[in-house]
Amino acid sequence: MTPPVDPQPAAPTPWTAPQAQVPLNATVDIPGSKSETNRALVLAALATEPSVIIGGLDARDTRLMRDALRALGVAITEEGDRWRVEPPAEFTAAGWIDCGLAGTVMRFVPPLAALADGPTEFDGDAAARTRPMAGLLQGLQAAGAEIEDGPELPFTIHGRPDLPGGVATIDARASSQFVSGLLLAGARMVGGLDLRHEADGSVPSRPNIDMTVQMLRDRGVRVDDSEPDRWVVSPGPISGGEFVIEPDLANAAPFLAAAALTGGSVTVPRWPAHSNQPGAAITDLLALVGADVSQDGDRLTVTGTDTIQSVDVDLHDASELTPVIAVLAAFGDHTSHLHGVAHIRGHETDRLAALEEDLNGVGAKVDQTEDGLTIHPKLLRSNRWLTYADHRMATAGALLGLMIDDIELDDVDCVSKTMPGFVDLWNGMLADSVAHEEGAGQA
Ligand SMILES: O=C(O)C1=C[C@@H](OP(=O)(O)O)[C@@H](O)[C@H](O)C1
Ligand SMILES: C=C(OP(=O)(O)O)C(=O)O
Repeated sequence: MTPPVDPQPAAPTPWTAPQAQVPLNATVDIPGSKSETNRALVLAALATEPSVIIGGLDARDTRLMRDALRALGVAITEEGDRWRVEPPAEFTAAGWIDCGLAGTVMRFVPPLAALADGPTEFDGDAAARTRPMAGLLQGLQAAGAEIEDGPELPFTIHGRPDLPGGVATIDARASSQFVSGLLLAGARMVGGLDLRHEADGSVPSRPNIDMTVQMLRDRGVRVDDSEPDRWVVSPGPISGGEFVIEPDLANAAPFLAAAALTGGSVTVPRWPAHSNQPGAAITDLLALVGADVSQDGDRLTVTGTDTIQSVDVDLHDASELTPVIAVLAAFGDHTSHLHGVAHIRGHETDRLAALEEDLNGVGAKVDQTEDGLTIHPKLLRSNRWLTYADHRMATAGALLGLMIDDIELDDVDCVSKTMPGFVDLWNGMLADSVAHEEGAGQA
């Protein structure tokens, strides 16, 4: 089947990040988690009965996921923030699936296509074609799928509803999503899946794998993860039900970091008591830079002090937070070292190169190391901030712009990947802070 011709990319939307005129004082309601939403959709598609997903994230990555699942025969009806998902008895081969730049689509949907009777071709944005896929395809082949082309996008999966499964040994150093994608579909394979990671180095973003395992167990699937680097999923039915999605804690990070940076205070409601989102680590990281972090029921508040302390941190498990932490480090009192994140060279863009380039452009002195960044804070100045189609580069640029005049992002629209309402939320946070200051002045 011929893929639809990719439309001309829309003209980039430049955006000058607003400076904070007063210390921040605001409450920001953060939309649902991308990682949980796309797992909930995939599991609902694999289930034996309908599901309702409440509070799912409505953004490009989750729209691409919904479109992909519909192409495989899943019925999804959206009524406000309640999405009803009706799984088909068997997936239909989809013809062609657009992954955009979404790691969760390119790594979680091919295992579903491997259960369909026929071929499905996968492709995505130009930048998606450089993202690593080999570990996932290695696992699917071991489970019995036939794959044409690859090892990056584009490739075609020739599926079969009686996919054998069994033992699959992969190298998942490049992305935890290889493990998650295979585990999500494992219970639907005839023999289940005995997945092993074998390589000279560890799997990044472990909390995301814990999230996968927990969400499978919540739906009645047996998963044994008692041995390191081995996950055994028993074959069996996946149940449906009603599932509520947590706010996206990685997307909360720039808002909370804004409080730390401006010496203000930002509250995020609905903060989960326990979460497998790697973004949950933002509270410990902000405490490390010297901010005060407190929780009142489910309301999490970060209050900044007058310095940002330098850090020496391993972000292997929470690499999504690297751009925000790198920007904070550029304001630190000494040199900071971020490490454990070699794999983020394969994220939406090469994030180590992008952060080095952009932060040096505003006057910091930043060097890439083999697995991270060394950041020497300097007096910063205005400059263009290139986003490289990466939502986290955009939100990190906005954070920097709170403190430096005239930081112009070349294209802010890339936030639509996981937070299309970002600019409104950011401006709202600033406007509420000004209103609070004026109210305090009059009292
Ligand atoms: O499974 C997931 O939902 C994710 C896993 C992580 O990917 P990597 O393991 O490739 O870092 C994370 O960075 C990404 O934003 C979301
Ligand atoms: C790495 C990320 O995304 P993806 O799900 O596309 O891998 C991210 O959101 O930081």
